[in-house]
Amino acid sequence: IMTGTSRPQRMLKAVQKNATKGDPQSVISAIDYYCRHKEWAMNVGDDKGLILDSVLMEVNPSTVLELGTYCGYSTVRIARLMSPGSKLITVEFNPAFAEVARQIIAYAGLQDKVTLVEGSSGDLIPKMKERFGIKYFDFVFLDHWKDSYAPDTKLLEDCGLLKKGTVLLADNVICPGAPEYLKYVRNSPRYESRYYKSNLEYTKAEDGLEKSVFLG
Ligand SMILES: Nc1ncnc2c1ncn2[C@@H]1O[C@H](Cn2cc(CNC(=O)c3cc([N+](=O)[O-])cc(O)c3O)nn2)[C@@H](O)[C@H]1O
Ligand SMILES: [Mg+2]
Repeated sequence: IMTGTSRPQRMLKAVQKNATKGDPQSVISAIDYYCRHKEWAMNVGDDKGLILDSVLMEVNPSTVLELGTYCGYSTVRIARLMSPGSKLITVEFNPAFAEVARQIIAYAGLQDKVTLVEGSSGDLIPKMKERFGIKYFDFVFLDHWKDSYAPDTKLLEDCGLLKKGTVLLADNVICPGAPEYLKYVRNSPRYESRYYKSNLEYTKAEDGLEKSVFLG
């Protein structure tokens, strides 16, 4: 039998204890403090989070897709910077993680901007237009299984969900690494790619984000 709490549940407790309801920045700080000082977790984190913030603000997207919600840390980071009326759809495969993420997103007061969908990205991407009335995504954050980055990017192209100028931002291209994805976006004439060097969340190890602009 599964007893006790999970890491995501302990992270949620830390948010409820240390953050202020309705204040996204305090939720982000509470998670970063917990994961740096108490228990590591695979959030994009504060170092890479600053790069995510700046790329996101540059794009100022109306529609965002996030693949791999986990506990909702990057969902909160992204949604807190999005303009009124803009929409973030986040896809999460694991129901236990999705349940924690919903509570963290709600604690931050961002539930009106965010639609969390449970299921596999491969199944859900082809349903985005019909189920959510999405024409295109302006911004895509990839942070799910690393070997799903490349196939899911091709799927987004095939489903006509990318337009000229859509920005893809991929986490962990160094650690754990997404070699197939890097090869794809760096060699394809349909993308303009750039690597942002940083650290693996809460550690001194190298990691980075790859920003790829779809050229149409
Ligand atoms: N195809 C998929 N569709 C929907 N959700 C998915 C899919 N693949 C994974 N997920 C979900 O993403 C969440 C988080 N996740 C992310 C990964 C892949 N990311 C990592 O493994 C990772 C690993 C490290 N690390 O090991 O240092 C650091 C990071 O920043 C990472 O993102 N695996 N689960 C999980 O809840 C999982 O159900
Ligand atoms: Mg990651």
